[in-house]
Amino acid sequence: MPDYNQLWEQIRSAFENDSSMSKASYNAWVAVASPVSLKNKILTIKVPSSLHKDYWEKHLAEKFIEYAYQFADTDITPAFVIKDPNAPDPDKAQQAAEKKEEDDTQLNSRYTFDTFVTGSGNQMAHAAALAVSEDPGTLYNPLFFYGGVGLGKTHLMHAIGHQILKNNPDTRVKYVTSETFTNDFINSLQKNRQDEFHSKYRNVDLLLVDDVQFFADKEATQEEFFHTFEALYNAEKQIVLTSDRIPNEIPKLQERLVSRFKWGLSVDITPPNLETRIAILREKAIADNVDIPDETLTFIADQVDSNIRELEGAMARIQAYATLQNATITTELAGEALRSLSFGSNLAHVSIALIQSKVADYFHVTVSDLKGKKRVKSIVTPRQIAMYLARDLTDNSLPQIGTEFGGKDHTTVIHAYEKVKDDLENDEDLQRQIGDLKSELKA
Ligand SMILES: Nc1ncnc2c1ncn2[C@@H]1O[C@H](COP(=O)(O)OP(=O)(O)OP(=O)(O)O)[C@@H](O)[C@H]1O
Repeated sequence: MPDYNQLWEQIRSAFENDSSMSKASYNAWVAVASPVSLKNKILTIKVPSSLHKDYWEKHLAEKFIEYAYQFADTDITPAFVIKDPNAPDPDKAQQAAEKKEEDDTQLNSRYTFDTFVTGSGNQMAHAAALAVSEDPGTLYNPLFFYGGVGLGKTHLMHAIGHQILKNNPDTRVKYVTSETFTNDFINSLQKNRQDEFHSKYRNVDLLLVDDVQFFADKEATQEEFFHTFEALYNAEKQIVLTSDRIPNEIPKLQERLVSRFKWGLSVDITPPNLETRIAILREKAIADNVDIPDETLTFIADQVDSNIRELEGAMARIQAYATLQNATITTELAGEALRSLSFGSNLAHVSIALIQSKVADYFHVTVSDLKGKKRVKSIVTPRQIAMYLARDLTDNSLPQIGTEFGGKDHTTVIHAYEKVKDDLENDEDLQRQIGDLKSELKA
């Protein structure tokens, strides 16, 4: 196996000599990439932006694998990491300190209260997070954040960790996703190291567990988490949890965990309104040190109303586009960038209204039927399918979907989603119908 620099050099030069790739394209995508490491047959490549990462994954990865096979004589998988071109170069001491913090606690140094923009959708969650940071372990324990994807649950959870560490640097903070907790637990069983596992999770002052909905169905992990929870709670250690839904709606979550999750405070985060989205973009422009007119920020915030991760993605794309074009950012350029650089799925722009109209046509019912209350099967099934698609293809929260379906409760939406998802396993007619509808929605 060649070393990673050598292998990359061969691949890079193959791209350079590839007649199907223009010089401009080579310069834009390949020349700006550099190798980082080669481990377990994964060649990690550093690229300047998420735009580059998307492009590599969608358009160049296949060729990369072909070339790599020619030179290394084995399958090599590419992995892309983004180097932040605007990141300030902190001095070494600070870098080392941040690194240590991230190593020990797994906290992302960007996710602090300072960088968190508040608006009506997250005000309560923000206030609760601040309160817990000032008085951990007693006030709201556990603190439970729930809400749709990319709305800042993880960010707030990390902010609590940073703040508590700032107030008391000796605090032992641990952040994990529920998946990491599960994997750690399984490993400890396999290696007969349960004591080590217990001391890792029970000797902390603040435990942050992200995305606990993934505990659904995992009985043994739930059992273990229950004991971790009890140990920490009884010792008045703060626990913060996040999930995409409220505890009662996490399928197959033990009743005693559901009730414990509700002991403290549960707060939801809902999607940001236009003003908050603009404020978030403005903060980001300041942090990245780029000059963007207010009118352009409003334009971007208007285009992306789903979630904050998407909003940040759009902004990164526009910045990368401006860099590639060597142009300043204007509304016109932002519009171009969002149009020509939308590599994402073409389902990204699907709205609930569009889904309702396509589903109504497909099943020969009306949109009012879908939004209404009639319980006949010929309407109930299309209604549930439309709710399923709304949950699957859009970033709207459950309550929002409920509202769009004539003011239904979000539990009705969850029920519809779960039912269609279960039926899809075996029902071929349903699989075909959903397939047809998705292709229509893509068109
Ligand atoms: N209010 C906010 N102000 C500034 N940035 C925000 C805010 N909310 C979210 N973000 C940013 O949006 C991105 C997504 O947020 P985060 O990862 O916290 O979402 P999440 O709710 O945990 O999503 P998931 O359910 O996918 O885990 C992050 O980069 C975060 O910093």
